[in-house]
Amino acid sequence: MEEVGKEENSSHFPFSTTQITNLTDTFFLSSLRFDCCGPAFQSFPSFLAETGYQDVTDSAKTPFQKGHNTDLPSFQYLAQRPELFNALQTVMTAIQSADWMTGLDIFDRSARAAGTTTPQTPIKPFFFVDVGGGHGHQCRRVLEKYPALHGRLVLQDLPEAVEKLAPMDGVKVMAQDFFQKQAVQDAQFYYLRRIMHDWPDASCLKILANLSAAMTGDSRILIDEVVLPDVNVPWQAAMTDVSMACQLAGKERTRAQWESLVQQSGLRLVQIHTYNRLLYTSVIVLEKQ
Ligand SMILES: C[S@@+](CC[C@H](N)C(=O)[O-])C[C@H]1O[C@@H](n2cnc3c(N)ncnc32)[C@H](O)[C@@H]1O
Repeated sequence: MEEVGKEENSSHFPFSTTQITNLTDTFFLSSLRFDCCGPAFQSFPSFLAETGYQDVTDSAKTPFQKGHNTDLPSFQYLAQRPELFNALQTVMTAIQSADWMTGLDIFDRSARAAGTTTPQTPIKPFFFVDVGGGHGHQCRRVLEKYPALHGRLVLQDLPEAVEKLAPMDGVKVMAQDFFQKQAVQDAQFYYLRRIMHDWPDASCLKILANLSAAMTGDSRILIDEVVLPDVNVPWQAAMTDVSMACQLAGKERTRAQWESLVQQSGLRLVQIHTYNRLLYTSVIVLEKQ
């Protein structure tokens, strides 16, 4: 496995508020923090006491369910509450970033090559599928950098996230549950940003299995997340780790935890491209064995 990390900068952390610069986004961030995350955090101490201070590993049994008095897994609960779900999507859109593409040669080379084909004569039917891509902000960033990919991108998310979106020029928008069979077969890249840290390992393996079944030999999965060292993690990552456990039974993963997860998935780890060495934000590239 090759390790690449060319970019070193101190730009934002995924869940920092440094990109929340206007009042509308501030309102949505507050709503997300107070109305969505707040009840879960308030229940966290009693939840831990009741469960014997164990790791939170079941998406349907977290402080979120206790705080919101529901049996529904968090995303199902949010999807039924447009004001909270919209707050989540608005905050995710506000903290979009194109940093991950910088120095990722495997993506750059393929994007340039795909840009020389047409939708009628493609190398692959679709170049880039943003799996769980929210309102499409990352697809927009890819198109900004590679305009020739117009028409070759797909945005997928839950129906509640995408069905009322305005059409996106150059991007096919579709409802897709990533726990179900993947509708787009044989794409060049399946991109997952801040998806895996929302889920415990067993759920991540199901997501990867569905993508693996859709891939051919030169398809790749790109996981855009933090890849932490065993010690001395940035405080932001530690806070996100606690937050993911509390809301979703998710977690931030160390390099060893990613390697173990990928090994269990049956996929091959091709490369870890660390694009921010202070925050450990990285793209993990996977292919079929
Ligand atoms: C933390 S957000 C990340 C959004 C986006 N990838 C980003 O980085 O900004 C998680 C996303 O996963 C979506 N999601 C949750 N469960 C899903 C499922 N079963 N199938 C597809 N998308 C799902 C949510 O609607 C949300 O847009």
